[in-house]
Amino acid sequence: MSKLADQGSLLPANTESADVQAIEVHNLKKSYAFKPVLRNLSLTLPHGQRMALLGANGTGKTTLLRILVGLSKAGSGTVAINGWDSRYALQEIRQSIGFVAHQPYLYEELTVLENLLFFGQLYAVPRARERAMVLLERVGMARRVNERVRALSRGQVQRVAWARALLHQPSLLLLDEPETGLDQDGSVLIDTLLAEYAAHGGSILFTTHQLERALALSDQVVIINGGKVVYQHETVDLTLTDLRQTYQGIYGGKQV
Ligand SMILES: Nc1ncnc2c1ncn2[C@@H]1O[C@H](COP(=O)(O)OP(=O)(O)OP(=O)(O)O)[C@@H](O)[C@H]1O
Repeated sequence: MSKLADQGSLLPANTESADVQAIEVHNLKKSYAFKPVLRNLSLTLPHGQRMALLGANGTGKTTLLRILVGLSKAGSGTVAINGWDSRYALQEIRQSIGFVAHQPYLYEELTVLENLLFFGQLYAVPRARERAMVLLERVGMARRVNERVRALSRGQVQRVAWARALLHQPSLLLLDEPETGLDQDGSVLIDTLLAEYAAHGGSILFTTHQLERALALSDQVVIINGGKVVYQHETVDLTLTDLRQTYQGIYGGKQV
C-alpha cells in the first residue's frame, strides 16, 4: 500500500480480531435523578457488522452511545468494546472508537486544522497533519482548514466532526443521527464513507429516525423501548413495510 493510500485509509490495517465482539453490553442500567432510562439493556454487535438503533425520542439511544464511548457512566451492567472491559480499559476503548454525535466535540476558537492536530496529538496519530489534510479533502473541507470552527455553518462543522472521528483510524464507529445538519451532498458523502468503512471490515452502530436509512445502511436493526431491546432483526430479509409495521406496533403509530 502506498504511503498516501495508507494515510487515507479509514481503518487500521490490523483491525480487531474477528472472534471478539465489537460491542458486548449486558444488563445495562442507567437512571437520571432516579428516573430509569436504560433497564437491563443487552446488545451484541459482531465485529465487522453494521447495526441501526431505532427508538422514539427520549428512549435512551444517545445515553447508550455516551456510555459506550465512556462519556457517561452506567448505573450497573457491563460494557466491552473489542473485548476491552469499560471498567478497566477506557483509554483503549476511546482509541478504538470514532464518535459522531449531536455535539461536534470541536473547539470553536481553534481552526479546523488546529482541531484535528489537537486530536491527532491526543490519539498519537502518526503523521497527523498529512492524515488530517487527506480526511478534510474527503469531507469537502480542504479549503476551510484555516478558518475557526465558530465561523463554520452547522453542516460544515458536522463534516469536520466526521474527519475528527476518523482521524485515528478507529475500528468501531458510533454515530448518533449522523445525517443531522448535512445537505444532500453531505448525506451522499457520509453514505460513501460508511460503505467504504464497512467494506474494509469496520463495525458501525448508528441511530436514526429514518427507517429507510436504517434498512439501507445496516446488517441488522434494533428497536429499543422501555429502556431495553424489544426487537432485533437482520436486514437481509426485512422489508421497509415490515419494519414500519413493527415500529408502529411498538410505538402505537407514533411518528418516526
Ligand atoms: N444529562 C441528563 N440529565 C437528565 N436527564 C437526561 C440527561 N440526558 C438524557 N436525559 C433523559 O434521558 C432520556 C433519554 O435521553 P436520550 O438523549 O438518551 O434519548 P434519545 O433516544 O437519544 O432521544 P432522541 O431520539 O430525541 O435523540 C430522556 O428522557 C432525557 O430527558
